Amino acid sequence: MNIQNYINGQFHNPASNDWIDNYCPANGKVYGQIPNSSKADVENAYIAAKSTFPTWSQTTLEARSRILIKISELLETNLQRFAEAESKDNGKPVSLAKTIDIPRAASNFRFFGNAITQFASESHESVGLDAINYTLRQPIGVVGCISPWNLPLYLFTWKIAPAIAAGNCVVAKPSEVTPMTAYLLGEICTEAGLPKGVLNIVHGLGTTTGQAIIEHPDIKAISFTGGTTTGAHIAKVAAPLFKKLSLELGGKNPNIIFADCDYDDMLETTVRSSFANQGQICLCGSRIFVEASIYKKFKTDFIKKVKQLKVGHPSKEDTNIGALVSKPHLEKVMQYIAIAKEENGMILCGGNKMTITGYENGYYLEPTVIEVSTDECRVNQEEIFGPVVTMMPFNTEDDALQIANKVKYGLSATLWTNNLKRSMRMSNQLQSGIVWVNTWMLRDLRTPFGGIKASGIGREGGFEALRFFTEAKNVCIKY
Ligand SMILES: NC(=O)C1=CN([C@@H]2O[C@H](COP(=O)(O)OP(=O)(O)OC[C@H]3O[C@@H](n4cnc5c(N)ncnc54)[C@H](O)[C@@H]3O)[C@@H](O)[C@H]2O)C=CC1
Ligand SMILES: O=C(O)/C=C/C=C(\O)C(=O)O
Repeated sequence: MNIQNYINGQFHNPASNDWIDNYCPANGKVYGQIPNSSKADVENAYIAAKSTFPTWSQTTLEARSRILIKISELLETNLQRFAEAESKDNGKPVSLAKTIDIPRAASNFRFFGNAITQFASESHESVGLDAINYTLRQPIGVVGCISPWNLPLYLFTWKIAPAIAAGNCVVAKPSEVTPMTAYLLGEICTEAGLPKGVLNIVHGLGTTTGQAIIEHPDIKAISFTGGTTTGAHIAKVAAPLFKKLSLELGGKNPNIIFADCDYDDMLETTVRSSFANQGQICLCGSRIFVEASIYKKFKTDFIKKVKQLKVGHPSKEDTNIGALVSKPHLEKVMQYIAIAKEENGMILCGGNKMTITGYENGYYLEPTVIEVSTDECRVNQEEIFGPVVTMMPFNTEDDALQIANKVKYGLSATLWTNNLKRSMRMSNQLQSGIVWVNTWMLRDLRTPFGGIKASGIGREGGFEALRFFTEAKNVCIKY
């Protein structure tokens, strides 16, 4: 199935007629083509967005809210179709897309549809100066949203929904690896009554289409989620153009397990935080640190559970782990398993490519657990972004804290302990934007979301996102 750009409320082929193959990870076959949009397409998208901005930015909050909520409802109505499309494009189990990805995309629209009606700005009474200051929160204009392949519609809409709720018009690019649900979203937006030009979706490679968005002198803000190297490149291009930037980048998140935790809950959640979505979530707890006194028991129990995970075709109900997103990505992840062996890491389970009968060319990999003897090895320091975790024991809280923080990333951390004081002490000291205590990926969309260090700059979520997508203007009135 071929897909098209969605510009000014209509579907278009790319101006240059340049196309890219779209692969189905479950069987490794090309199943369609997508535009590789050029500067000309991005310019068309920009023009559509710019011409709609004066009207959209003045549309009442209630009217904007109604449309966003309608988009959310239509996504829910089309749940099965979107979940199947997401799974086919990405390789994730349909069951996961149906319970996590698409419902969350719908929640993103509903959440920001409601949030914009509650978004308020500050006023400051300048006592003794006979003046009052009030702050306007004005939409920026045309903004760019660029998203990755791991949670395609989920992360695409996590940016688009607050951007349009705040009154901006958007030029958006989903990952070229997983463009399908973004394409389908265009239809839904039209049906929901989103005015033409408010959301424009251009497809294509990062180096062509993405580059044209970040270089565009009049796209005044970029919200990006993806790899740290790409984020650094975007920052370099955008800084001299004085664009607002939100960068949500990679992670190498510690999962720190103390002996006093609720063991069964921890074990079950740790399997999920290691391998959900084939380990392709920037929040996955890819480095497991276990207090020495329970290390042996944990190792036995964890490996037993991991071996029970069923790798299979994404459409099968009993599949826990589907296909990785692409052949190059599978090769990258396998390269890390080879590096682990060179570094004397012990492969406790998995480590091999898998062949699924009937889908021999699909990108399947066994869930892999590597025991490392030092936290400094490459597999413990670099983002693998696949169904691969490392584990090692620690002796004291200080040791755990030190190894947890000794990476260039700082996105999330998980702590398993029933010691309240310890959990508060460690939460204060962990170098990450998010700390989960006795849980993982429990999401409340009002909370600030993002990382520190090489995991990015800025925060998404709740009013933080609405602040990002608006400019604060202070007005001072003397009376
Ligand atoms: N959410 C996350 O934290 C993600 C992390 N990654 C990490 O990054 C590694 C590389 O994966 P990629 O697919 O290559 O991610 P990427 O960072 O290249 O892709 C993310 C998005 O950025 C776009 N992009 C790429 N180059 C661009 C440019 N010059 N200007 C504007 N946009 C550009 C892509 O087209 C895509 O839409 C992964 O192996 C993983 O380690 C990848 C995807 C998501
Ligand atoms: O907002 C969330 O719940 C999750 C976000 C996940 C990513 O940003 C990611 O995996 O890249």
